[in-house]
Amino acid sequence: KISNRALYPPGPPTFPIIGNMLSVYIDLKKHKYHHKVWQSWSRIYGNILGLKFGLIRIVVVSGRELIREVSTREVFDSRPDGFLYTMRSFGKKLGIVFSDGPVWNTTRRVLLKYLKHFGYGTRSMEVFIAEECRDLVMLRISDAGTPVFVNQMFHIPITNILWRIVAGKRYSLNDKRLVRLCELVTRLFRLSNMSGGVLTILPFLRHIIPDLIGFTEIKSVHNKLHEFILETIKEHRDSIDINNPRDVIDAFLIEMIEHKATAITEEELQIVCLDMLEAGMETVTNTAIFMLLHLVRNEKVQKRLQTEIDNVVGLSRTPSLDDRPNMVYTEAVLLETLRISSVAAVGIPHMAREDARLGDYLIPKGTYILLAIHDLHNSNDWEDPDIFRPERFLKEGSLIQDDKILAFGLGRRRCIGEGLAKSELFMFMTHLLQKFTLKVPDGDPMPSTDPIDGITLSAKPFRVIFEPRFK
Ligand code: HEM
Repeated sequence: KISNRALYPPGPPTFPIIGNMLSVYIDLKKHKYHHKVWQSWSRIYGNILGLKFGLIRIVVVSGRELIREVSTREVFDSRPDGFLYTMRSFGKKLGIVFSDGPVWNTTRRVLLKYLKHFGYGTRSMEVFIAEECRDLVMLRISDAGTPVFVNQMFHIPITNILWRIVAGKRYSLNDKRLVRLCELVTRLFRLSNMSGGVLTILPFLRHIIPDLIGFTEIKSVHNKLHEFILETIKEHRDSIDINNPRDVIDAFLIEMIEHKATAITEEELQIVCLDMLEAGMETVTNTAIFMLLHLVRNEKVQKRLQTEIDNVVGLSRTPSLDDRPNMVYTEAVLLETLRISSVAAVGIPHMAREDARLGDYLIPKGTYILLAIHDLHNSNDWEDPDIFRPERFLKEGSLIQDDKILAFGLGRRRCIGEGLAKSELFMFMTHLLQKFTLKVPDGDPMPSTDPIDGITLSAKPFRVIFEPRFK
């Protein structure tokens, strides 16, 4: 039982109805990013920061121990039911990322089972990744020596890898429809942030100023994504052979046919597919782009990475996942990118399913909880936190398995894509750096490490020249 004396955590002064909204608006001008605003307030009010926005309560938790505690206590493993989170799933909590309770539990377990059955985490996954690396290297060979905007370059390869397992399909690197869909997901991620934004705090405003608060555009992006997914599911229905499931969608459809009462519904399947597209694409591509950005800014790091590739892999073959244990420097570059450019800056919000105590405070049922992951990775506990230095993860030639990096979360809600994401990042970087040296075009500014705010952080547009290392 929670003591009556436990209070909601402290935070900046609130105004009637809008709570802290005005303070966010003002401080965003100064700090530019939502996670920086939370960080500046946490320094004042403490590691358990209590905010209010109308009826919505948001608590921001900082520091490794508290992040670990929230991530591992069952009472905090629900997801918010605010408007922004549920408008993508017909106003309900469906799928994995934004569902909870028994629906989430079963769907997560069954999805993981099917993903594995169709190659997730196995050798066939590596074959899929290697094929995408090969195509991407070919594309860069075709435009080698000329400046290219890189920000979209991993979209289709990364989508293809997961989509082959989920929907048995891959698209060419210049498939117009998929290029457009990926752009839409990027746009969607920039239209809001993990605290849910105005649409969650004052959802009725969508009836009054729908364009101004982003509702019209967010809705239209969702509609297009749903259209694509529905079409894909229909194609599967039309050609299914229940004795020979081809991919995850087939497996779910067969379960629906055979166990109608207990299987997930078609709406749920739609959201599972949407979860895979959204969670699996933007996070990895943004991290990959930041990795390119840091390599192009840090010539010495790039050189050292190429030397490791040359020594371990050589030129006669392409890199494979078996090389990973022997390539500690590459692993350190990856960890340093996940640290310094933590794209999931505040994770995915959790929600208290009951009143609960955290530290000295009361976290009322229904409170959203953001985890200050970016802050954890860039605080002064690190030596020179603003400097990109992979060596910080190495000691006497070995990798320090640092549990200070919590980029993928912890506990029952932990990211299901960590293994895949790391394999993809390793493979794309080693395949590219084996063949090319990355340079900033003459006359272009050095790309900025300042991100663009959003659901995940992304890099500002920049160009790179892929210069062939060997003629
Ligand atoms: C660099 C890449 C990635 C990062 C940084 C990342 C980060 C995260 C984080 C922080 C969470 C929330 C954990 C929590 O709620 O405490 C999460 C959840 C999730 N991620 Fe990832 N992720 C990445 C790649 C992927 C990929 C490739 C997939 C596709 C399979 C994926 C699928 C998911 C799903 C489905 C969830 C929700 C899990 C749940 O709520 O039970 N992620 N991810």
